[in-house]
Amino acid sequence: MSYSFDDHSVPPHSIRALIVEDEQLCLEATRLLVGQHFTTVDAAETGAAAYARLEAQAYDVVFLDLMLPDASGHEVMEFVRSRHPDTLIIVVSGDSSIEAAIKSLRGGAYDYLRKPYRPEELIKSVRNAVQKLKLRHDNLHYQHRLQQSEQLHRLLVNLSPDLIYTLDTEGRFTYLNDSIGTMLGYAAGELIGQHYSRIVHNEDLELARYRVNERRREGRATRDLELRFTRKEGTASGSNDLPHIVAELSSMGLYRPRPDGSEEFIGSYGVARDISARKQAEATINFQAYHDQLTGLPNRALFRDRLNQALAQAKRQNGLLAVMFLDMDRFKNINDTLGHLIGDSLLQAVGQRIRACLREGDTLARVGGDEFMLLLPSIRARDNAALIASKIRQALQAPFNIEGHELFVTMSIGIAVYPDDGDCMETLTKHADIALYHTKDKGRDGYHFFLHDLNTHLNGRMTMETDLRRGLQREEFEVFYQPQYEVASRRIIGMEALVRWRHPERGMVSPGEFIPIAEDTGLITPLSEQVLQHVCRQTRLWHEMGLPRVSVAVNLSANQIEQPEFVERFMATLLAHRVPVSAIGIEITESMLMRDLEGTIGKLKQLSKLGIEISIDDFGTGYSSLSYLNRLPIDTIKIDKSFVHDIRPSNNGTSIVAGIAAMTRGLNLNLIAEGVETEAQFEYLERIGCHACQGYYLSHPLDASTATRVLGAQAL
Ligand SMILES: Nc1nc2c(ncn2[C@@H]2O[C@@H]3COP(=O)(O)O[C@H]4[C@@H](O)[C@H](n5cnc6c(=O)[nH]c(N)nc65)O[C@@H]4COP(=O)(O)O[C@H]3[C@H]2O)c(=O)[nH]1
Repeated sequence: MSYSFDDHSVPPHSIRALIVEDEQLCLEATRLLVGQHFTTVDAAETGAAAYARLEAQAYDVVFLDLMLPDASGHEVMEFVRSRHPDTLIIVVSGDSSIEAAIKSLRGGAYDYLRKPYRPEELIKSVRNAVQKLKLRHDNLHYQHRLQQSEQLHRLLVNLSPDLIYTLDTEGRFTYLNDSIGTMLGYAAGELIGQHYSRIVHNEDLELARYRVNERRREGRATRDLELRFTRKEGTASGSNDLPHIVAELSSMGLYRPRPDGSEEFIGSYGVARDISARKQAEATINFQAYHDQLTGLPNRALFRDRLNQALAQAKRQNGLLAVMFLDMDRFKNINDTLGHLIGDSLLQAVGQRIRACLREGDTLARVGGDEFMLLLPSIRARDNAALIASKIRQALQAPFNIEGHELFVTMSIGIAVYPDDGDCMETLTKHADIALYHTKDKGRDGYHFFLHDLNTHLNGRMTMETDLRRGLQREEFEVFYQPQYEVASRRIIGMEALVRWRHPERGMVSPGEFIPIAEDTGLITPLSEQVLQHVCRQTRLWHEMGLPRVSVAVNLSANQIEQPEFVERFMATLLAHRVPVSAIGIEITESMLMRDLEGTIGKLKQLSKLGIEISIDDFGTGYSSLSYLNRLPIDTIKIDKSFVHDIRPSNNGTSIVAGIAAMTRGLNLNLIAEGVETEAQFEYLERIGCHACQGYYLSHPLDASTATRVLGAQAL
């Protein structure tokens, strides 16, 4: 729509007059008398001249003599009336009859003057005419301005992005601005006369009642009411193509004053603003504030909120609820070795698998790197929580395939139950955390409920962590060596390096107590480096002393082998101490292989190619999948001491040990039996053709100087 705001479109006030008079004297007198009141004064002495003038232009006032030589004044008057109906005609006539005056006035004359007129008469008539013209002009001018102003208001109303409407007393639309089209896809005409409920979302009808067709005014009128309007079927709008929009509505009643001073309700007026985009942005921000971006699961803040609500409900209903802490075992290593992208994908996949084990009302939140929290808001018994924990562990058993990596995940889980283990959020969370630490302590991959004496245990664990750090700095760790004997010759053919901690207050601490904590805290890497350095230094010394060359096997931990550049650093330490590769072996466990089979196989192959001997420790206790044995560069299998302890002389070659011995022979691998404690065990192993033995029966782990002496004795 185009519109001109130019006020000058109203014509300026210029007044033109035409004197139609055949008597020269009279004409000049009239011109003289009226001249000052008009901008232009023209004259015509005949009817023909008058027609010509009137054809050419319009005059505001015509002074008309009725007696013209060539035409009747009435005819001229007729002509003026038909061409220029707004022109004022002042008849100046010699006819003094009343009839002539009446005829002229009926014919449309503005005034009638009899000749000879008195000058004052003429001037008075002219003044009146000019006044009338001015009034008419002003009137036109105001009308024009009013039109302009109405146009302007209509334009503003239609340009408004808000929906503006009026309703009649029954709630039917009487006016809608153009925004109805962009907002809901209707043309205003389609809705005029329709009830407002036609556009209100079904679920919001109750809310809309009395509000859309508001009767109240001012302070009590409806302000910023949020409700949904439904779009016309088949119309979508822009980025948000939902079938409805969210609008913020303000409305009020419209009243008309009655003559008696009271007011009559005539309908309502409302403005509705589309706030769908804002609502969507708010929803996104809200989601982000309460959800973990990576997994889309609730975050800690939302978890706390849900836990508080669930606690309030459990208290009201005397119910039970469970809080679980779930921690992915050794996730840090996956992240460090395979990179964050794979770590992230794994977290997402793990989150999905756990979620699939749960019910709608349960809340699974991601609260840290590899930490999840689970809220079971209503359980019937403690056992239910155990059931869910088992279900989760089971669901995680199948490997995850992330970008070609087959990854095995286990979880350590701690459980606290309301009301037994705490009656507020803080206590329950803390106790679930303590139970989690207990699970980790017990070798991870499992779940435990909170028990009250776990508290003291946890404190012990924390002290241990601080002590470990200090111990590493002060080099409080030593390496003991347990000899491995060839069964046939009973000669030492190797040593296993076993770390010991000479704790300043507690004395000698065994690795079973601190290795799991070192692994959890990442301290296993510096610790393993110190152990390898000790071993290399000692081996070098033995070589320099000319003692028999036996291979020393060091235990690896999964975290250690998963470190980037593990192979390079391992070899660099050997090189730095000038120790040949044949002098150092490594022991790995089956469970380590299950973490990242492909990655571990790759690194082991590298080490094997470089000449490092590889033994599988604790064989038979883990997954015992023979399928991977062919793929691994293994030299030796170490049969776990639990099988050795089961040996009974009556077994006579039918024991598991005998089976494993036969298998290793078939695969052409060395076999070492661990934990040999008795002569009977030793003899049995000898009978079934076991190659080598290690155990208290032959020797306990020895400190470095004793091991040196024992080796020296063998040299003799
Ligand atoms: N009952 C019985 N036990 C026997 C007998 N002979 C030896 N042992 C014990 O059995 C464990 C054998 O080591 P492992 O299975 O590799 O098990 C080791 C190994 O997994 C780990 N470990 C020890 N040193 C290191 C190390 O430097 N690095 C890493 N990552 N782990 C280590 O700690 C575990 C425990 O080590 P230790 O307490 O030294 O316990 C040693 C050893 O003292 C026996 O006849 N009977």
